[in-house]
Amino acid sequence: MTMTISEASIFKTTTTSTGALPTKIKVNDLNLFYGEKQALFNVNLDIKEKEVTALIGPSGCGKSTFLRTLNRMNDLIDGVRVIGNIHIDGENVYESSDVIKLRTRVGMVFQKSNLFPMSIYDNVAYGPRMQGIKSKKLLNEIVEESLRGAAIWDEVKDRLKSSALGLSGGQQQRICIARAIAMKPDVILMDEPTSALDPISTLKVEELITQMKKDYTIVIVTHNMQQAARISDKTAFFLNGEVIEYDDTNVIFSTPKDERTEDYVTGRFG
Ligand SMILES: Nc1ncnc2c1ncn2[C@@H]1O[C@H](COP(=O)(O)OP(=O)(O)OP(=O)(O)O)[C@@H](O)[C@H]1O
Repeated sequence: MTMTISEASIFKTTTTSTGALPTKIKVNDLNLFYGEKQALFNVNLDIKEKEVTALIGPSGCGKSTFLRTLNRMNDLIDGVRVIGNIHIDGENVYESSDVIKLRTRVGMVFQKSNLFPMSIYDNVAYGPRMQGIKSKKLLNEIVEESLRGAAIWDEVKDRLKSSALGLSGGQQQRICIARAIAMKPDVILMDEPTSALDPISTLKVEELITQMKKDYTIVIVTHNMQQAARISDKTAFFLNGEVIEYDDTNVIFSTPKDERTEDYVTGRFG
C-alpha cells in the first residue's frame, strides 16, 4: 500500500486488514532545533516493520539528524530541542524515561567502524556483558549467533580472540553490525554504513542488509542513489530539513511526484 505523507500522518493502526506491513515507527509533526537553528520541519513518516527505509537528500538536509531522533542520540548534543512525536510499537519515544532500553531496542551502526581495541569476541560480547550477562555459554551463543547474523562468522570463527582492529574495513563494519545484533534490537539505524568501504565490501554489506530485513526494521542514510534503489523498500527524500517525498523506492526512482525529487534522483542537483 502506498501512502502520501498526509495519509501516513493519520494512519493510526499498527496492523491492517489489507495485508500491508504494520507500522513500526510513527513520526508525527517532528521539529528539531539546534539552539536557534531549526534542522527538521514537520516531519511525518510511517516506517514499516521489517522493511528497509532509505533516507536520501543533499548534504546538510537533516538525514542524520532525523535518524538520530529515532533512538534519541541527539539528546547527547547540547541545546537540542525536539517538538513532535515518535512512537515505536505505539510507545512514545520522547516520553520514555528509559533511554538505555530504547537504544537497546533501536541499535545503530555508524559511517565509520567504531570497534573497541579489543578482540572480535569481546567487541560483540561487550553489550550483553554490560547488560549483566556473565554465563560463558550464553555469551558464546550470543557471539556466534550475532556474527552469523552479520554474515561474518565463517571469516572470523578461527580468530575470535584476535584484535577486531586487524580486520579489513568491510569486515569491521560487519562486526559493528554483529555488535548491534548482539543487543537483540528490533530496529537498526545505519548512518552511511558503506561510505568508507570499497565496492566489494559495500556489496557484502548491502547483501547483509537485504537478508537482515526478515528480522529487523532498518533505516539507512545513504548518499548512494544506486544503493538506495538496490536495497530499500521505501525512500524518503529530504531537502532543507523537510521530507519532500516519501514513497515506495521504485516510485521515488522512476515516477516521483515532486520535481525536486526527480532533479535529485536524476543527479540534476545535490
Ligand atoms: N551538532 C550540531 N549542532 C548544530 N547544528 C548541527 C549539528 N549537527 C547538524 N547540524 C546542522 O543541522 C543540519 C542538518 O545536518 P545533518 O548532519 O543532519 O544533515 P545530513 O543530511 O545528514 O548531512 P550529510 O549528508 O552531510 O551527513 C545542517 O545544517 C547541520 O549543519
